[in-house]
Amino acid sequence: MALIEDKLYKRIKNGVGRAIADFGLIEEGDRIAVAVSGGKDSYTLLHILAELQRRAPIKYDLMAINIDSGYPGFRTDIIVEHLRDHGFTHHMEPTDHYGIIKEKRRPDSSYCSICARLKRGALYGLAQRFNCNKLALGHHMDDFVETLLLNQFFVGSLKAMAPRMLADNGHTTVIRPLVYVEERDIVTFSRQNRFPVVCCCCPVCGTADQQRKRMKELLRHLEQDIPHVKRSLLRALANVQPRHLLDPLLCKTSGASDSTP
Ligand SMILES: Nc1ncnc2c1ncn2[C@@H]1O[C@H](COP(=O)(O)OP(=O)(O)OP(=O)(O)O)[C@@H](O)[C@H]1O
Repeated sequence: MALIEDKLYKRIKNGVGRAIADFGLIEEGDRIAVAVSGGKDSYTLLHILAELQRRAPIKYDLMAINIDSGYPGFRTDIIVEHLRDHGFTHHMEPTDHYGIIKEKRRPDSSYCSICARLKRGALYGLAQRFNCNKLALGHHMDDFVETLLLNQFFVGSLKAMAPRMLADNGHTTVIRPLVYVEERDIVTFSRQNRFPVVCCCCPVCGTADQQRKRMKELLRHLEQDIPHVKRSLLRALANVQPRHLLDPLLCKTSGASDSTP
C-alpha cells in the first residue's frame, strides 16, 4: 500500500526535509521512536519519515510507539492493523492513566494537562526502554503558531514550542519534524491515504481546549486578510530581535538603551 505521491505529498515531504536540515533533527545512527496516537498528524509523520528514510544518505531506525491511556472504546487494534500492514516495527503500551486521572484529579485541574503529562512521561519511558535516542511528535505549524498566541494572550509569555529539545530525563531528544507543515495539508493527506484515524475516547474528547479552538478561529479570520499570517508568525519565531523586547535579562545582554516604539 504505497502513499499517493502527488504535489501535496511532495510539499509535506519537502517541508519535513527542510525542518530536518534547519534544526538538525535526524543524525546518522539515530533510533527514533515515533509517537503514534492514531490521529492524522502522527500517522502522517510516521509515513513521511519512513519515505525519507528510504532515500536518505544517512541511516536511522524508526519504530512506532503508542500509549493506550485506558479510555474505554480506544481502538488500538485498528492502529496495530495499519502499522502491521505497512511493516512498521511498533509497540503499544497499555496503561491505567484513566484510572489514575479519575482518582487523583482535583475538580479545578485540567483533564487534558494531567493526561498529557502522564502520556509524555510514558512516551519518554518507552523511548528509553527501546533504546531510542529520539522521540518524534506530530506537532505541526498550526500547533506552533497557536501555542505562540496562547502564551501571549493567556500567560503573558513569548514562547511557542521547540523543534528539537533535550527532555528533562536527560536522555531523550524530542523532535517535531512537522513544524513547517500546515494542518490543512495533513487533513487532506490523511484523507487521501485513508489513514484509519481513531478517537482517543477520553471523556472530554472534542469539547476540551476551547482556548486553542479560539486561536484557530482567530487565525482563520486573519488569513482572509493576511493569507500568509501563519507563516509570518512562524518566521517571527526564527527572527527574534532581543534589543526590541522588554525582558530585563535580554536587555542586559543585548545592550538595549532606547525603548521608544
Ligand atoms: N496516545 C498516544 N500515543 C502515542 N503518541 C501520542 C499519543 N497521544 C499523543 N501523542 C503524540 O503527541 C502528539 C501531540 O498530541 P495531541 O494530543 O496534541 O494530538 P494531535 O495534535 O491530535 O495529533 P494526532 O493527530 O497525531 O493525534 C501526537 O501527534 C503524537 O505524536
